[in-house]
Amino acid sequence: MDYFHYQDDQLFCEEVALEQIAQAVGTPFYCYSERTLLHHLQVFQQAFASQDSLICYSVKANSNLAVLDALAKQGAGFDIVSGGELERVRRVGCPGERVVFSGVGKSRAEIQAALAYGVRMFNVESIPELQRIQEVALAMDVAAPVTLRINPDVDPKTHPYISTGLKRNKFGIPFGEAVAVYQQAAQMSHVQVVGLDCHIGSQLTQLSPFVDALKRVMVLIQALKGHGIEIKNLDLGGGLGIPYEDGDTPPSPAELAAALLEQLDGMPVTVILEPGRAIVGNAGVLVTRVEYVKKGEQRHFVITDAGMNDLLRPAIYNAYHGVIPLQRKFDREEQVVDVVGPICETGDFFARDRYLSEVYQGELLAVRSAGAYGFVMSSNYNTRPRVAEVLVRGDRYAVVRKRESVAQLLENESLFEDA
Ligand SMILES: Cc1ncc(COP(=O)(O)O)c(C=O)c1O
Ligand SMILES: N[C@@H](CCCC[NH3+])C(=O)O
Repeated sequence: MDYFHYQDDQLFCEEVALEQIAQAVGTPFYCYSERTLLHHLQVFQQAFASQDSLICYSVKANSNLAVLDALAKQGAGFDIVSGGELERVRRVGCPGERVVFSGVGKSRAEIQAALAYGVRMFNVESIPELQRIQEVALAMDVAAPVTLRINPDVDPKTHPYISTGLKRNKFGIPFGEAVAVYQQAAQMSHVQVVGLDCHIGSQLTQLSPFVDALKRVMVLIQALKGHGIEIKNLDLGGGLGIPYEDGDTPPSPAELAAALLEQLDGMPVTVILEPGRAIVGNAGVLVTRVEYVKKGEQRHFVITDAGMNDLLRPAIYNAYHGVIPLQRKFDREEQVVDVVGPICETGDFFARDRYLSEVYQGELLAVRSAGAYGFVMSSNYNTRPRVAEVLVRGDRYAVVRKRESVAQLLENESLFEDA
């Protein structure tokens, strides 16, 4: 469910016409609906309300401070993966007990900063990481709360680039080694085992992989109990998919909760979820202007002022994103077109072989479902400044990240000079 809709054939975000924002802000820009993302958070929170639970929004999906601030104010916790993301959650004042720290490559400095912040737990992915956490905690004379991220070897049935819970993936501790690693952790002087973590991939569109993974880790939890190791926090990761195309019907948060809670059957643990995409994905669009319409020999190209540097997902995952006009016109014919950007790469496209009602130079389009892994994955490729981000709240909007300038982009570069 989102709050983008047509009113008098004009595309609105909540109560603001996107065209109005485009005129004031210029294109391209990302536009997020606060009402949508808060609604999605609330749906998650309510779905898991019958169990002691905490929804830790996965910051990597969209880390804009205004987005985080809105979610934090509604009680979200956060799943972070870097010192930079820790700084973001600090800026929005989220207490440490609502922050979990994931990721396979935590540096010493990041571990130190997270311990100083008092994060709820480190989701640990390897023995060397566990040893490093022990060393840093010892030096700081604090106890580091840890969970082990278990790789359950379950096929999440998603794009291979975003599957994380298979044996061949770099993530997590192999299921068969888990008890031994837990025993090792339990003996460390400055490590405190507080739970278990499992995240198997992103854009999951079926419930069964979630349930299969949970079944496996529940067996492990029982085994650990036998060794005197108690699991208080059970972090089941993120990964719930969203509809990108009409007709996509991924499970809802309520269905996910029902399936997981049924399995758990009242097990006395705090359940943590780390949804990213399901909160923000359909809360955002990328608005872009048509620079040219080019009739090639075989195809018609609609060339936009946004490119793959602004939204990478089609280029790297061949991901589908809907493309719709800001002004709907019913007298136009449908055409098969490629919607492409200005970058010098053939992979620079938003849509291929897509039926779109005819568009003309200067008109505005919205690339849908761009709220997650959109701006955060953008780059300056082709020396293109990163675009603005706008947040809509009811009948108001604010630019919550300014468009970069070329001057800003070049600020940190210099010619070779002897130090
Ligand atoms: C550990 C972890 N947690 C949470 C997420 C968020 O995933 P999603 O945006 O699919 O909910 C990811 C990304 O896949 C992740 O790697
Ligand atoms: N970046 C990916 C998802 C990766 C999830 C992060 N672990 C996407 O756009 O779909």
